[in-house]
Amino acid sequence: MINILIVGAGRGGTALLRAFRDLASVHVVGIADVDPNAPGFVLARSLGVPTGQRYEAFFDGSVGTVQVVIEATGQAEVFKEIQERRPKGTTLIPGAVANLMMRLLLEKEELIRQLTVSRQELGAVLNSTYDAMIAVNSEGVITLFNPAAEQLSGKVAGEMVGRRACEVIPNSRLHIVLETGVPELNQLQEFHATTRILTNRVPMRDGQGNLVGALAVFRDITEIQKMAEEVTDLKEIQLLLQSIIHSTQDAISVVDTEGRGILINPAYTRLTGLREEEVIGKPADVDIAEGESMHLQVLKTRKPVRGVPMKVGPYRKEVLVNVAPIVVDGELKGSVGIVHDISEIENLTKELNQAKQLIRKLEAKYQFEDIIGSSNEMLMAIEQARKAAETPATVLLRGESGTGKELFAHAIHNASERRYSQFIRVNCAAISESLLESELFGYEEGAFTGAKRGGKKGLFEEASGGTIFLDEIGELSMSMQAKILRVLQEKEILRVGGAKATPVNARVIAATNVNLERAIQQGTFREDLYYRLNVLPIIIPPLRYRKEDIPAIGLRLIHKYNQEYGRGVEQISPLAVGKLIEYQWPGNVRELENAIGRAMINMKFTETVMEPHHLILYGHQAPGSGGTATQPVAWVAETVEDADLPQTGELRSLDEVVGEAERLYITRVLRQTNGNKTEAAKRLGIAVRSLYYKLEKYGIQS
Ligand SMILES: Nc1ncnc2c1ncn2[C@@H]1O[C@H](COP(=O)(O)OP(=O)(O)OP(=O)(O)O)[C@@H](O)[C@H]1O
Repeated sequence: MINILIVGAGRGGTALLRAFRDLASVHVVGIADVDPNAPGFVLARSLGVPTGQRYEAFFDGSVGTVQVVIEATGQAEVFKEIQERRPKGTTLIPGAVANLMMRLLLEKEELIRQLTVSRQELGAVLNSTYDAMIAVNSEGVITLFNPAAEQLSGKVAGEMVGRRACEVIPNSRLHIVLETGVPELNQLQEFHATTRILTNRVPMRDGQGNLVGALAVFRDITEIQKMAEEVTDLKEIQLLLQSIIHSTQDAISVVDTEGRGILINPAYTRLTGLREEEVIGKPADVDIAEGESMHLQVLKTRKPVRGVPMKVGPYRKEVLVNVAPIVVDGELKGSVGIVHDISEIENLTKELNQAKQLIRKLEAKYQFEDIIGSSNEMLMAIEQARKAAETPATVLLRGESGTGKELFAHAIHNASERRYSQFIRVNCAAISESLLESELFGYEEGAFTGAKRGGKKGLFEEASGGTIFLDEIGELSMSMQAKILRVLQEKEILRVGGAKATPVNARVIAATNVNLERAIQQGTFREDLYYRLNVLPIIIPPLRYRKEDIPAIGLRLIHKYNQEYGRGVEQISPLAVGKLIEYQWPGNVRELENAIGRAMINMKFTETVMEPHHLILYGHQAPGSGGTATQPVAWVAETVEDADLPQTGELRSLDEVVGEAERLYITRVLRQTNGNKTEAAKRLGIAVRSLYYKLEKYGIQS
């Protein structure tokens, strides 16, 4: 602080006094002038600065030791006088110089003030920032080590400032930045394995570009990274929820605590016809159906409401509504409603039932109208079958292979009360005995290796309420016959591996081409089962006994194949009809079917009338017989030709020769039956199972 005396209270002195008032480094001890009316006196008095008419009065030290005297009168004689009389050690300067000094001082003080403020601000920033900061000067000596740096490094600023960074914190790399002058930006650093640090190191330069130090800023981004990951997770969850809400078929609506709509999904709009602009932000005072909004009820009671049936939307669709309060940390936040459209389910159930019925219908695809025949024998069989359809009794269909037994079974089922339930056909000859048992009666879990978990229903159970068609029943083994008898008697089945009987209500239609009476005599068919089956026997005569049916069946078949093959055959010529009637039809209607089918393939596209040369018949023609045969004709086909046999010179064993003959003959019969094994077995007089065995033995492809 400099003690100043201003001499001269005129304009110059007054201006200095006013300026010095604001300078901290200057103390004005007084102002003196010979003129007591000068304006400086007035200002001095208002500022409390001592005044005097003569300057000498201030040199006695009463108001402080004067160090500098400013001569502000601008009079040379006054300057000279003061120069002579001033005490030793005081400095005398003219007013003009003082003015300049005053300006410089003012500027300096302002700069200092600003610097102080900046320093304080910087200090506050450095102390409060979470970023650790370390600075070094051009010597590499630490000049700044803020509290965050202390926390991160575990070192105290007092011990660090003043020491060389390369010695105490070499991994700060500040000495390297200082050396190279190249900044190192956004460097990732692992710290204590758990902390991730992002570092920026920059060189510091003065106004001239000289390197004056370096600064390192370390930012702990562990938390930020965690938060970023959490935000990413949250975003994913949000997107997931959004897509669930948007894609679900259930209509969703959410309201806030006031009952104002805050969310609906597209299904809601589809179901209710209400769009977002009609719902979002709008009060839910009326519900999508009539009455008070269920959202409001739930907000009032805070209790969920479940499964309320309603009819909503322009189409009055049947829905079930569930509404629940949304409570977060014990606080009610709103309510969410889910509207489940059950009209769809009802429609689907209906469609499913229709489809099921259709499938069942398809399973039993023929009706009585599909049975062609006006012969007395056929009319009688149809009449019996129609009657049988009206009762639940067991039916036994008897007739040679291909006579239409299965056709009759379908027709009976479809004309019976059971027509909307299952029709299941089982070919008793085609399946091995053990498999047949589990197929027919089902099995319990663990009944045998490979048994399904939870067991399996048998066909009798499947057909419960419907019809089970046991084809080729004459081929059953004695033990299976006993089991079938039990079902017919007790109306219950025992699953394989099971101990408890299950009641079944399946109507049995059995079919056979075996002479059961002879089989009983031979001991291969149970008499008691025969009586159980023979409640309503229907005998379907072979085609050769009802040749008058041939033209009508032939035409029906032509019609069928026209549709299948896209042909336009219209009739069978009288000569061709004659050829058909002449033939004995050992394979019955099935063989006729094949013959007509083959003939149509032989016909040109332009031909519309079937002629004899189109018909290729494999079996024997009944010599000379043109009409109806009255006696059953044994239809054993050709014998092995002599030429087929190996020559004796080849010295083959009898077994080999017999085997070869067997192979040839089976192949030929199969060709005649168009690969129909049941029919082939019949012609060969062996069981179908034996035929399968022989086919395998001789490697015959069928
Ligand atoms: N009267 C008929 N009218 C029209 N088509 C018939 C007639 N009889 C049989 N068919 C047809 O002949 C073919 C053989 O009939 P189906 O399979 O019912 O005979 P099947 O006696 O059960 O033979 P198999 O004993 O070999 O099982 C079937 O395509 C059937 O539609």
